[in-house]
Amino acid sequence: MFTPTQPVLEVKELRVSFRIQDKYYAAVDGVSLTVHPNEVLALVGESGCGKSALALAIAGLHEAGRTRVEGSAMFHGADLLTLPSNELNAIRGKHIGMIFQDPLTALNPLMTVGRQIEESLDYHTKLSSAAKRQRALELLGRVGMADPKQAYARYPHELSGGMRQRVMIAIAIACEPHLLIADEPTTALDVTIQAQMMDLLQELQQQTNAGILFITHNFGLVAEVADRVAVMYAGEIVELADVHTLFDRPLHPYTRSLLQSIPSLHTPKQPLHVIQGMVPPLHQQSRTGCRFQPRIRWIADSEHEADPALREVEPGHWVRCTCYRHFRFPHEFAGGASDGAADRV
Ligand SMILES: Nc1ncnc2c1ncn2[C@@H]1O[C@H](COP(=O)(O)OP(=O)(O)OP(=O)(O)O)[C@@H](O)[C@H]1O
Repeated sequence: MFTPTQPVLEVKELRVSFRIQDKYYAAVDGVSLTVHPNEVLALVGESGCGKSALALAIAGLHEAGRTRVEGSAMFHGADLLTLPSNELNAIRGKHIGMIFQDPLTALNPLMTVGRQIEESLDYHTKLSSAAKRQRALELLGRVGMADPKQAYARYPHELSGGMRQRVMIAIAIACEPHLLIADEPTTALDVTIQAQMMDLLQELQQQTNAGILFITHNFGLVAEVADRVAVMYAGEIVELADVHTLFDRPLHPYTRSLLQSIPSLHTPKQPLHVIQGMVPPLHQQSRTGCRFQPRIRWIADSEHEADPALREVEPGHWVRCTCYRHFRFPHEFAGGASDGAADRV
């Protein structure tokens, strides 16, 4: 079933719309992306840009009735968006592991964490009871629980947020999945543990050749673990490139602003030239033209495309809308001095 050269996940024209009063609004609006075996694709963007809506759609976890999911998400020949729930359940948890932001809602409050890890093994493996217990203890050790036996017998509410997050990671990797969807997997953890967890995910990746869709706000982690980066704004991907290109030659104004918002140790006390504003609420988002236009009003309207497409401007480097060619931060105009960034293309 699994061929290493094929993408492990191929999402095409994914649209996720939520019903607000009587209308549907797309939080993910025509996103296409692929994740290859042994690859970490990072998905970044401000709060509200649609990252979690995308992850939940791929995992088939949206509430039916209030959410409409269109497009396709191929996982080794099967479209996850149309699979019957019994087939999806058989894949999810075994071949697809998921780690979400909020472990309390993902874990069962009435079951010890050891049993919860065993339950995922129950469903997806034929291990004996003793072997499952052994595997659960081993996983609790691998995710950094100081006393796996003690942790095994705890209920989720008896653990700290960081420990619950580690339990969720243990469940996600229990069956050595081929695809891991990790939505802010380390946000609740302190910095040292974050690094340990990322090491653990990378170790798992080396063992199993898994592809990882890694959703995060943390550009430090992106630089450390990602192979490619997709930048999302208002439901669309606005830039996609390998991690080195994205950090060295960001093109889209939004990407440049996100990268500018990381304080640098090398140039302390410099003002951070970030673009003001935020992702508008769904019902206020413009569905035509460049969605970033309202936040860069100083760029002439004529510099934007009427119907911006994501275009490959150099091999493997994709950008949406021509406005990036004309973009400068206001301070670059004001002083007459440009760092050249806007002239790169
Ligand atoms: N169940 C829902 N019903 C209505 N609107 C929703 C629902 N879930 C998310 N939204 C809206 O969809 C948009 C995208 O939300 P989403 O949670 O995917 O963003 P995000 O990029 O993951 O943000 P964060 O980084 O804060 O998790 C937001 O405007 C959000 O308010």
